[in-house]
Amino acid sequence: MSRPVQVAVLGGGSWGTTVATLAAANTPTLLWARDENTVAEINEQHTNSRYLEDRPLPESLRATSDLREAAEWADVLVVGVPTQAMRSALAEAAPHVRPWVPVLSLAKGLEMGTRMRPTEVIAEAFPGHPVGLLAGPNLAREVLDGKAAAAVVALPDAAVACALQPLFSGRRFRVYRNEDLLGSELGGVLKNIIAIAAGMSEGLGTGDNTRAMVLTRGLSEITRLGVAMGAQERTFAGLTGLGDLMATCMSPLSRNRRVGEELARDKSLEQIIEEMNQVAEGVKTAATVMELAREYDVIMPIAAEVDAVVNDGRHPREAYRGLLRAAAEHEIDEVA
Ligand SMILES: NC(=O)C1=CN([C@@H]2O[C@H](COP(=O)(O)OP(=O)(O)OC[C@H]3O[C@@H](n4cnc5c(N)ncnc54)[C@H](O)[C@@H]3O)[C@@H](O)[C@H]2O)C=CC1
Ligand SMILES: O=C(CO)COP(=O)(O)O
Repeated sequence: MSRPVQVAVLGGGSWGTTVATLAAANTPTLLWARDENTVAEINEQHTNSRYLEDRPLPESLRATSDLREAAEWADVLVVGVPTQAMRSALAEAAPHVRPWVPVLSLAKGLEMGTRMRPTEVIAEAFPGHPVGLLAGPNLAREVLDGKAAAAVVALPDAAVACALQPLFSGRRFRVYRNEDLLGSELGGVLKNIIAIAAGMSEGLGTGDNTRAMVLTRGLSEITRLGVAMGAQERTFAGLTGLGDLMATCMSPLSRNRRVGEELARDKSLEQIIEEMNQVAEGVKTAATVMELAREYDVIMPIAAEVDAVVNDGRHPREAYRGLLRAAAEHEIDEVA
């Protein structure tokens, strides 16, 4: 009799732990975290209080601080470390992962310097492996609390995606699939920049109309860049596009939105990051997105203002004034 599929998740932060919890309900799952105290707490008390307060984790979920053990154990590998830390963790894990193992990314940033998407970084570390991602509107705390949500396994090979879907699905967690990996990944990356802008509007005390404007025009920017880079336009109307954009721009649980909100309330970026003690991928991705916008000759006024706030010290109030001064072109022609 064949044994069940073993899932290894790298990254013991809020989302890595939550995805490991989803998988542990279906199949044996091992979570790698670099912090030994976190590992001991997950194994002995079944909580990860640093990232997820006192939410209970399943007793069947085992954690390890031994990266090699997790790598050797994996029939399916899930990468939940933040984008900028991914390359070094993967270099250490790769020699111990079996050749055919599918690798799924959870990350929503772009690597600084190389401008690579997380799945491109993974494909470089794991040549020949099926590589994809699990993404969607998935605020970790809500998923762990069992509030209904949906995600997408995006992978060019539909047969592999079909095999992976049930590993993460639950009664209140629906997992769809999509072969447009590029579009699905860019949706998650780019919404973080727009969420910072949405947070800024929140912090400035603007209204729901403003929020809707930022979200809708933000979706136009995301779609324009994504399509120019070769993604399918309709992917951006799906869970990894509009869906994730809505959740992140609207929820007080979003770290990216919180960054924008606190910047608008005159807190420094350094202080916000220090106090948050969690990753807000949009901060380090904004400049790279603007490099891509220039390379692909795509107009991204909201992303440009966010980049100016995050990297050049412009005040959010000024950024909003800048946006309102920009010429309003034809709404739809601009997107094509
Ligand atoms: N939290 C959420 O609701 C969601 C997060 N994501 C994405 O998942 C990725 C991970 O995010 P979170 O788990 O939320 O982050 P987090 O800030 O909660 O935790 C990050 C984890 O990565 C670890 N880490 C940091 N640097 C590392 C290194 N050099 N080597 C090994 N481990 C390292 C930290 O120790 C921590 O365990 C991000 O790209 C994020 O955008 C995606 C969907 C939902
Ligand atoms: O990606 C997320 C929800 O899908 C989480 O967003 P934040 O990283 O802004 O918290």
